[in-house]
Amino acid sequence: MVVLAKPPALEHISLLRSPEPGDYFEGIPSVDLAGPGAARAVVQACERFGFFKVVTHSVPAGVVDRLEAEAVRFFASPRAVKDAYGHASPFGYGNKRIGRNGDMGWLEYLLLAIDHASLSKASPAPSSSLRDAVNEYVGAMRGMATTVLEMVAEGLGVSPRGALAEMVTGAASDQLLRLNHYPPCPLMHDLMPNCSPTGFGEHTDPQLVSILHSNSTAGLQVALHDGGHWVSVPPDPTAFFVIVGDSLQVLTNGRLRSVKHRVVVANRLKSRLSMIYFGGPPVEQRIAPLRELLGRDGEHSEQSMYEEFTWGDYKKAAYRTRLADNRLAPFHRRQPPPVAMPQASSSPPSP
Ligand SMILES: C=C1C[C@]23C[C@@]1(O)CC[C@H]2[C@@]12CC[C@H](O)[C@@](C)(C(=O)O1)[C@H]2[C@@H]3C(=O)O
Ligand SMILES: O=C(O)CCC(=O)C(=O)O
Ligand SMILES: [Fe+2]
Repeated sequence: MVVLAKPPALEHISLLRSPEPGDYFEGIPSVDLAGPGAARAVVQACERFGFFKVVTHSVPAGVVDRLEAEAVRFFASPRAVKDAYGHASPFGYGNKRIGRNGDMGWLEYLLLAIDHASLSKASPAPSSSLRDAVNEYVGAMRGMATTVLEMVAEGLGVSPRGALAEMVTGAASDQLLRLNHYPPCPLMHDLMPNCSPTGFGEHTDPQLVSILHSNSTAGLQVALHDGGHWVSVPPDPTAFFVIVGDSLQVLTNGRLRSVKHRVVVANRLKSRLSMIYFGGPPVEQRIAPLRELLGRDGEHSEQSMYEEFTWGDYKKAAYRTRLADNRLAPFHRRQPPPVAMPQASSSPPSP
């Protein structure tokens, strides 16, 4: 019997079944954010998939291309140069290790903190041109996050329309930008053609929304809410993908659900490059279902499905978990809170 060993560099990285060429899922909703009925389409897509594609947006191609070129340049620099911006704890350059709790993936990345509208001093920028490109890109992503969250509010009948958007764009909001580079792994594909390294293991994003852009190399997969099957997302460098995060799930009392996603490194020759903006609220922000979504439901008032917490509480707990953990589980209410009963009256009921 021949036992095939993984190449040493892959020893701690789990393998996934390589997607077949026909595995692309064609059912991912596309939304034109400027089109008629956009708010309803956004809510429907978020309810059904927790994920959708933004087409015909107003982000200039130059803004995306500039940051992509800066990212390519940075990832092509010598390892010692990149390590000078490491070890992603919490911000900076990271290689294979994701987070602090033992997760590994076949990627390298830059994780950057954003203060209000620009790169934070907590994230050293490898160059001033990368800093400029990040600031320009983040400006465009904040605009798109605002539009998406205003549409979620509008589609759900929440007012003011900016109630959700201001959580991610206010001065104290907690935003991140992540540049991920997944190099190809030809040796692995030669050894085990049906298996591919995990690029980024399955997880949900903790924030309200994430906005993802990638080059034309496939790899992103999402788990369908309906049945949990993993499907491959056809890449589209002209579009953006919106991912519902855990916090938006709680704010909508589970009406919108965060989506599990992961990356598989299946292309034998081409790198995947992705850029993801994460829109999180201020640390002190209370994360609890919006009042309008706890309205009266027939005779019974709808109860929150979650214990109350702040984004700071959630982040602290989340960053102690492994990627694949269900980070919301500890915050699920086990018992509905006591319902205020009408006062018992000693007088007979009136006719
Ligand atoms: C394993 C981890 C990496 C992560 C922090 C965590 O402990 C659990 C959540 C992970 C995640 C997923 C979405 C984003 O990529 C990220 C930056 C985030 O906010 O939560 C990562 C965290 C990370 O890479 O540090
Ligand atoms: O790189 C990708 O395409 C997805 C990465 C991701 O999900 C993340 O960084 O949270
Ligand atoms: Fe993610």
